Amino acid sequence: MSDVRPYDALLLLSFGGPEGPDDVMPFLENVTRGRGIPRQRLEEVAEHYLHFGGRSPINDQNRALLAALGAELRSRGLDVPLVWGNRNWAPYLTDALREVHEGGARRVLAVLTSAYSSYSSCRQYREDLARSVAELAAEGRALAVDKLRHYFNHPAFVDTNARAVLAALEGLDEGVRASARLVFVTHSVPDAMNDVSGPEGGAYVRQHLDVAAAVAARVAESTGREHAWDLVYCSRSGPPSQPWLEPDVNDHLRELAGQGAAAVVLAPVGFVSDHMEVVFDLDTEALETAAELGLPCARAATVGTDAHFVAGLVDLVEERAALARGGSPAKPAAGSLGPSHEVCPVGCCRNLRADLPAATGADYVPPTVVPPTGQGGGA
Ligand SMILES: CC1=C(CCC(=O)O)c2cc3nc(cc4[nH]c(cc5[nH]c(cc1n2)c(C)c5CCC(=O)O)c(CCC(=O)O)c4C)C(CCC(=O)O)=C3C
Ligand SMILES: [Fe+2]
Repeated sequence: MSDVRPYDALLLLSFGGPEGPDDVMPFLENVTRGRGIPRQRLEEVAEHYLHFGGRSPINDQNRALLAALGAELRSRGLDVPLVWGNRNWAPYLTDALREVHEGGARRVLAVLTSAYSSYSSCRQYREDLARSVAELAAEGRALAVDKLRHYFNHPAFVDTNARAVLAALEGLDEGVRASARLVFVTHSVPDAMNDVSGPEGGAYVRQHLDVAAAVAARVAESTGREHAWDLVYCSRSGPPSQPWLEPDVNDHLRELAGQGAAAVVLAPVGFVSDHMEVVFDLDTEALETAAELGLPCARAATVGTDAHFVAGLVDLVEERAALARGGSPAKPAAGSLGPSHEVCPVGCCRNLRADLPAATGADYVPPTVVPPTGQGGGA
């Protein structure tokens, strides 16, 4: 029987993106406040957005995911309220949480549009959750928030990515298909951020390597052929003096072409939908690099609103709810790392700039809720 108790609302928590040219600079300022991103990089990234009319694809992707999640929930007889809130652009997280609180919710389960550990992909969302919960507490609204475990190695995420790679291989000419290389791509982060990611450090890269290996193994099972693969990075930012994860996808394509590679599938396993990084850094820039090199290249789809992936997210919601009720549900995991934690251990994905409260952590202390004015006997 389907059940999400004790949760009385679900939150789709995402990054946010601009919806038109006038939004671009204010959005970039929201994202980069206090982060020391060089002005030149910001202007460059603004150009990427303006190239697409100042509109990021991410919000429409989230609207579609919200609809797909809602349909899957209803098909299981779950009529729990579902809201969407972002860290960096409207609809904002605090407003989304206030909305479900007004509807009567007191215990919310968050589904992040980010599958991996790291400060940028996990703890920063947890800090924002803690800040929003504190803002609402100051308004007299009590809300408790939990999150799903990291789903990078959930079988539905891995299988959906594997099917996408198989479909991309089908799109290559038969003559080069069998020897095509798989190039798994994710967002670069500073080396220092990877070094402190997860409870023991290095989780960001380790998790991606695990997914890449698991996807490559499923592809090999299906085609009967081993395809050589690598994990590479896109969207490097920060000052040039700061080391970030490498190689860059464009450099890697040049390297492969130099080695005489026949063809490539680009598999953006680091992204859950076609973000700006995918439509610009991969579909625009990397595909152009490949074309210049004469290297046949097909981009695999992101999981997006794939029905199997969406069902997997709802399975994870039911799993998390069962745990919260004190049960011991099965926790399926592909790859070799095993299922990840749902309550982040102390120091997990440490913030290297400041020590801020982060929700859904073992050391998180919920804020005191201010009694609403006009109540409490006029004290
Ligand atoms: C790991 C990771 C994810 C994946 C996890 C997740 O999905 O959250 C992610 C997602 C995203 N990043 C995005 C956009 C941006 N990220 C930036 C900057 C940065 N990202 C970083 C890391 C990540 N970012 C880092 C270490 C920085 C440097 C500044 C800092 O330390 O924070 C900048 C500033 C300009 C620049 O520096 O490039 C922008 C505009 C969008 C929206 C895209 C759209 O509009 O479709 C999404 C989904
Ligand atoms: Fe980013």
